[in-house]
Parts: sequence; structure tokens; C-alpha cells
Amino acid sequence: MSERELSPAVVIGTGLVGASVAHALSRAGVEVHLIDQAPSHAQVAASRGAGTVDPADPVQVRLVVVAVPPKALATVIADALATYPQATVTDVGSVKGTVLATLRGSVADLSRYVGSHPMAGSQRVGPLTANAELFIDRTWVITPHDTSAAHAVLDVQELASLCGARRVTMGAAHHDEAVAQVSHLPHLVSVLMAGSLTRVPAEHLRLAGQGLRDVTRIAGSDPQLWRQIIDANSTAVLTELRLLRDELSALVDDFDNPDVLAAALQRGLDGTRALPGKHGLSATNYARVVVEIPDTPGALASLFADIQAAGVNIEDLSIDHDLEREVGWLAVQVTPQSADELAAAMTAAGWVVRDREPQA
Ligand SMILES: NC(=O)c1ccc[n+]([C@@H]2O[C@H](COP(=O)([O-])OP(=O)(O)OC[C@H]3O[C@@H](n4cnc5c(N)ncnc54)[C@H](O)[C@@H]3O)[C@@H](O)[C@H]2O)c1
Ligand SMILES: O=C(O)C(=O)C[C@]1(C(=O)O)C=C[C@@H](O)C=C1
Repeated sequence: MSERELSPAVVIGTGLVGASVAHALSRAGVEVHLIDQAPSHAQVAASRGAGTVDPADPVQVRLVVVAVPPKALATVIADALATYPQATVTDVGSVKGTVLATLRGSVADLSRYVGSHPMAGSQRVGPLTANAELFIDRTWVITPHDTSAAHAVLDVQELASLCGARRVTMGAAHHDEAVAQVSHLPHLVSVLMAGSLTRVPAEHLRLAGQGLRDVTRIAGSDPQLWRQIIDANSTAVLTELRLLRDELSALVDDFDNPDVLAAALQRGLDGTRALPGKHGLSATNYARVVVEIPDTPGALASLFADIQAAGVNIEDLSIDHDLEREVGWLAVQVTPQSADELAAAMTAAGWVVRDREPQA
């Protein structure tokens, strides 16, 4: 149950993020009403247990979560503030400053509005891709403004907590500068890399391994949504793009100097180590144990049961699929001290352990 009363809540925009919030709130016992410009999206989300499409009594509503594309945010937030007179209104948009500026120009009293942004999502869209676990242990940025009421900030903090996220509070402009660096520039780099594959012959693409898939996953996102995100934060993104262009130019210009390449590779490694690890703690060096799994129903469940029986804590995991054979590989990341023990237990349980390697 919720520490603060957020019930009943309304979620407007029931795609990936909105429906995921709705699932998480419903699971926490909050009564959730779903609204979407495409009624079928709200119906699909409701049929999967995210809430109800029955309308809420507007005066009873305590919380409204707006999860529509960036261009529509300011209008929908302003409408929600007018329609639900007692509710705290938040949004989950990827950019905060431009939305706040538009609202300041159109809404007299913004005290019940507090922006927010869960740093979790995927390259997919729509209610079928939603899940209640999306935000667990992920960062949820809360961006109060100078006239946000304290109770509204507490409501949004409670929302993030009910979704299982770690809260970070900062101003809208600071948020936008940060996400240009950690989300929007990475997105564009992934897009440029994936775009370059359109000139690579198919026979070469067959050689692609997990590395290329890691680098290009987010380029598979909805171009329309991302056009709106980048447009809404264009000044900060352009600053980052220019810095990266200068770094790329310096590498190209001095490419025959082995020290320049060595420095670039080392800097990349330093960058990966600077990233916080699980639960926001500093990055840990895990070891990877890679186990082959047949592509059959129940194989993963029985593998997880054997890992649990071995008593080893999984820190992270990923699955890679063989393009030719009907198998996949589950790479389980564990502390270096547990890797030998896990590899031995897996082998004893009849699994094929392909690799056991320390990870930088
Ligand atoms: N995709 C991500 O990884 C991610 C992560 C965090 C935040 N966000 C932000 O969340 C918001 C939603 O993104 P998403 O990925 O869930 O997209 P989505 O396309 O899955 O969902 C958007 C939903 O909003 C509905 N919609 C559009 N205009 C509307 C309107 N005027 N009124 C009511 N409903 C409307 C659409 O029909 C759709 O169901 C965006 O602002 C995005 O910046 C996205
Ligand atoms: O695709 C993912 O894994 C994401 O988490 C997407 C991601 C991100 O860049 O971190 C993308 C945009 C959102 O505003 C928040 C999250």
C-alpha cells in the first residue's frame, strides 16, 4: 500500500511508459484509470491488467501521470490541471525545460505540476511492450520548479518509489543538460552507427555479433518520437554533438599516430568505468559465465532453477542467439569469487558452459 494516498490515479498515454507506470501502480494497490488518444491502446493496457478504461470522477483523482509524446506534453498537462482540480499532475517526458516554459506561458497556477522522467524504457512502443518491472532500480528524475507545492513533490516521490525506482531531484535545465550527455547523444551515435550499416553488404552483416547489436539497439526506436525528443532539447544536444565531432576529427586527423589511438581506447575504457553500476553504486568488475541453452520452452526456467540451487547471486545477465543453430547463450554476470563455483555447478547439472571469463 501507498504511504501517501495516490488513489485514484489517471494515466494519460498508455504506450510503453504510461502503461508500465499503470501496471506498477495497479500492482501497488492504486486504482488506475487509463486514457489514450487511441482508445484501443487504453483497452489493450486494461486487458493486460494495467487499470480500467472506466472514467474517473475528476474531483476524486489524486494523481495524473501524463505519458504522451513530447510535442503533446504541455497541452495535455495543462488540460489535466484544469480537468482534475485536486490532483498532482506529473509527466514522464524525456525533456523538461521546454515543456515547463510552454506551461509557464499558458497556465496561471502550476503549483500542482511537478515534472519527472524515469530513466528506463526501450526501443519499442505501445501498451503490449509495457511491464510493471520497467522502473525497478532505475533512476527516476524529479524536476520540481519554483512554484511546485511541497505536497505535489511528495506525491511524485511516492509515485517513483511505488514503481521501484531510485529518486534523483534536479532542476529542469540541469536535467536537460544531463540527458543530452547520457541519453540523447548516445541515441544519435547509435543511429549514425546503425545507419552506416545500410551501406554494408548483406554477406558482411552476417558476421555481426553481439557487439554491433549492443551499439545499435536503441537506433531501432521510433524515429518520430526521437525527432520530438531531440527537437525539444536541441541546444544542449548540439553542444554535445559538436564536442563529439571535434573528438572524432582529432582521431581521424592523427590516426597514424599509435599514441592517439591508444589514448582514445583507454579513454573509452575509463568512460565505461565511470558509469555507476547496479543500484547506482560504482561499477563493479563482474565475471561472466556463459551457458548454452536450447531454444525450447522451459529451458530458461530450468537453468534459472539450477543457478538458484547453486546459491550464486546473479548480478546481471544477457542472452545472445545463434543465427544458425537453435540455441542461445545466457551470459550470467557474477562476482569474480563465485564464477568458478557457478561454472562447476552448471557443468555438474548437465549444462554446456562455453566460457568463464573475467570481465573488465
Ligand atoms: N521510450 C522510452 O524509452 C522512454 C523512456 C522514458 C520516457 N519516455 C517518454 O515517455 C513518453 C511516452 O513515450 P513512450 O515510449 O511510452 O511512447 P508510446 O508511443 O509507446 O506511447 C505514447 C502513447 O501516447 C498516446 N498519445 C499520443 N498523443 C496523445 C494525446 N494527445 N493524448 C492522449 N494520448 C496520446 C499514443 O496513442 C500512445 O499510446 C514520451 O514523452 C517519451 O519522451 C520514453
Ligand atoms: O532503451 C533504453 O534502454 C532506455 O532506457 C531508453 C532511455 C535512455 O536513454 O536511457 C531513452 C530515453 C528516455 O527518455 C529514457 C530512457
